[in-house]
Amino acid sequence: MDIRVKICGLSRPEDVAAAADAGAVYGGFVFFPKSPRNVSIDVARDLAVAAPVGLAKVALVVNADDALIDAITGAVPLDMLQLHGKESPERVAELRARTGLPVMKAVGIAGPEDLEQIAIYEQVADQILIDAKPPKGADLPGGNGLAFDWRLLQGRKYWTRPWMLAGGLTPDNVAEAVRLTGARQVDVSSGVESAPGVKDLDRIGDFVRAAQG
Ligand SMILES: O=C(O)c1ccccc1N[C@@H]1O[C@H](COP(=O)(O)O)[C@@H](O)[C@H]1O
Repeated sequence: MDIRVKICGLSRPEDVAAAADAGAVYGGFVFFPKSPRNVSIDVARDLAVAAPVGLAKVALVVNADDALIDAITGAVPLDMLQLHGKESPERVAELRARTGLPVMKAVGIAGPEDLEQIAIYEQVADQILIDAKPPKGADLPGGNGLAFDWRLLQGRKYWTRPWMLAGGLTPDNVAEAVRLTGARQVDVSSGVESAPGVKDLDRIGDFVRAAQG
């Protein structure tokens, strides 16, 4: 099946190579100091410059201010911005205009009421990332290895933008997640790691194969 995969939290050249070799379409760099996957702008630039054509480079930021956005986009060749904080629809539109990059807005899901946010952010974002809502008080708004009830997406109304499924996906459950939700794009971070922030190159390959059936 033609499922597009994003591997997030790449921090070493071998991570980028493993993602690209496995057939991932997107590679994510995390710019969030609290994350075990946080990379400096210098590291991200080197990884992005060396990334093979065909791997779209995504910068993940959380409630970033203009100075950080400008510093990242000025140094790192990017294909997309992933906004994973509490950015308002106005801020999403502003960053899209400011950077000239396509923007993917993360929406956290815990129950059916959260799905309403998707229609709101679809007005301003190029893609929607549908992730599990983090537990109260969590340090990270994503990358927690937590899944939501995928059946919530089964009764969905028509959405106009491309969307990506995330949250607690692993090589073992991604095929079932795709089957239940009808997702055509999936994103993983902690599910392909041997320890927080350390990508497991074999699991990256396992994940892409499992996602694509
Ligand atoms: O990966 C992180 O460290 C991270 C930090 C802050 C916000 C989002 C983060 N990751 C994104 O979260 C989801 C789900 O991750 P997981 O597979 O459950 O670990 C994914 O979209 C990552 O891009």
